[in-house]
Amino acid sequence: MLLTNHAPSPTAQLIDGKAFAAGLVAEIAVDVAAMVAAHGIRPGLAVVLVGDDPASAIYVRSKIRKTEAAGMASFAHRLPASASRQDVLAVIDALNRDPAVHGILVQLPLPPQIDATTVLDAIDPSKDVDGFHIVNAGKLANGRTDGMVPCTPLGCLMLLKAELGSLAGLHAVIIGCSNIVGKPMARLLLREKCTVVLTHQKTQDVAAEARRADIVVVAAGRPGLVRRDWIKPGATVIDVGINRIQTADGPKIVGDVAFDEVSAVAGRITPVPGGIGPMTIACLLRNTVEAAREHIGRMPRSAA
Ligand SMILES: Nc1nc2c(c(=O)[nH]1)N[C@@H](CN(C=O)c1ccc(C(=O)N[C@@H](CCC(=O)O)C(=O)O)cc1)CN2
Repeated sequence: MLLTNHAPSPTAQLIDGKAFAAGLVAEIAVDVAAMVAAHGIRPGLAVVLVGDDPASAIYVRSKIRKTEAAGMASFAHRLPASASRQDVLAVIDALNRDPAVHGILVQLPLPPQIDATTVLDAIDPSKDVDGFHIVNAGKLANGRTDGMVPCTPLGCLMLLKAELGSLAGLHAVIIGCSNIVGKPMARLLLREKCTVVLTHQKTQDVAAEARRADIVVVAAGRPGLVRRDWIKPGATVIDVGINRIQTADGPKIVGDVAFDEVSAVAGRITPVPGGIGPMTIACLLRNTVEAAREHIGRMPRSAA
């Protein structure tokens, strides 16, 4: 069940990412069981966590739990916040060589003394289930479909296609141009033949850009940034933001979209929590199964 009438909003239908992700994970578990039965190979995901960022620790625990629940193998590597770049590179080198590991993920952000680009580019691109390696980013930028695609934008795209069908010809505005979400999202929507506007901190009038959009994807890291008057009536709004704020009722997680007012004008909207977050982890499992499938494809016929 993907669409739910959402009581507080007179118009917008809620896009239930949590339910969609649960369905995806159930399908992945079936694929995993089939792979084990046919080839004796269990997809394996290695997660590398450096330091003690509390949110990262929660996400890593959730990734490990869901990986194992889908019948896959998980390998956790935890390094102290004082770890050096060489320490992290040594772990990645070992994981690159380990045949039981089909996917490697380095949880971001890394501590300030470690350059993320160097670390991400040390991962074997065929095991880069986050899709952040420059080879995979380059493939996506060139419209190639044979690379790994970053999990959050992939999750957004899956929901958009499930909701809207063909996206061809639609006007899409992306707010925030990070390497993790904004840029790969723009490339994926371009591949779907959307007209894409990618906004950033120096964009002169982001609200005016957003008002033209059939699809608005927001990944700015600013709670409540997108207001009712930014949205064309009936537009689809995808909120990627995850912000922890304090309210009179205690701590709360909110997105980058002022949900109550925007859902009164949008046609469809993702909630936070329960929207894109769960899709990120489901797509990580999906990418790991795909990496294992590719690995089987490269094995000599007698072994596969
Ligand atoms: N190596 C990576 N690092 C980071 C990524 C990533 O894709 N790869 N993305 C984010 C964090 N992230 C996954 O790592 C992530 C964030 C949020 C959720 C999620 O399910 N959120 C829930 C709410 C969770 C809560 O209560 O705290 C939701 O939205 O419903 C999943 C994954 C940065 N780092």
